[in-house]
Amino acid sequence: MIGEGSDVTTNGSSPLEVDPFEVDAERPEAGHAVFDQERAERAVREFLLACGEDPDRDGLRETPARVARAYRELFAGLYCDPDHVLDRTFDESHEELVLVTDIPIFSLCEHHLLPFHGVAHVGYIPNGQGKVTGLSKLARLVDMYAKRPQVQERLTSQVADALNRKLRPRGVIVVVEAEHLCMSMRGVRKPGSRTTTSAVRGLLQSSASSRAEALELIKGRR
Ligand SMILES: Nc1nc2c(ncn2[C@@H]2O[C@H](COP(=O)(O)OP(=O)(O)OP(=O)(O)O)[C@@H](O)[C@H]2O)c(=O)[nH]1
Ligand SMILES: [Zn+2]
Repeated sequence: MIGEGSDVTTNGSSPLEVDPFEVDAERPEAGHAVFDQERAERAVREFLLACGEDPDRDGLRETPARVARAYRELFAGLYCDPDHVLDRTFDESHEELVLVTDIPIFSLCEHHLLPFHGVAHVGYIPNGQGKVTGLSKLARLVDMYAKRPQVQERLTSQVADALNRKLRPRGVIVVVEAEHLCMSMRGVRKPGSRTTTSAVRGLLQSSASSRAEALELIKGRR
């Protein structure tokens, strides 16, 4: 049995989009990165030229501005403090597993800036001292770490470490399953291959039976 008593499993829903400006306004002291729209536009225009394209032709005229806006959104996690998402906790004396599965993720691999996408499963065992977070915050946390230039291993452990740091839970488990388009549409060209990464902390690391039970719930979720 994971934690004390029976398991509690909650199925995940789509994560909400991060609004970097909303977070910025709340935490101007956080000192995180700022997106330079004009510089990004110039860089995209230069890149199109380097690729042998004509950025002034009709179809491409608006593209640098569009691409810059798109990447501002795709990298929204750079412009906010993910820990902030876990600031609000509920006074709930639950001491059993809380597991949100199938949180959709879209990230960009930092090697090729091509997408990797799939699902994340995030679980934790609260410490029973009022440190329970809202379920949507788990999905928001994943989103904030996904919306950066990433590698899948780091995304996985960053989510686990943030939960561990902020909630001081008895245990944490994060599993990410994703397809990397840099392996599908170019390079080794293996569409459909999926990479699974996991990060476990606390009881879910030290107790093989607790970990096995959490993994079983993730595996048999449908
Ligand atoms: N460990 C890890 N590797 C990744 C991730 N995303 C992409 N990669 C890998 O990063 C590696 C970069 O390898 P390099 O040899 O430097 O680059 P490359 O010549 O473009 O490599 P190929 O993709 O094999 O053509 C590739 O093996 C990718 O599959 C990730 O999230 N984690
Ligand atoms: Zn890549």
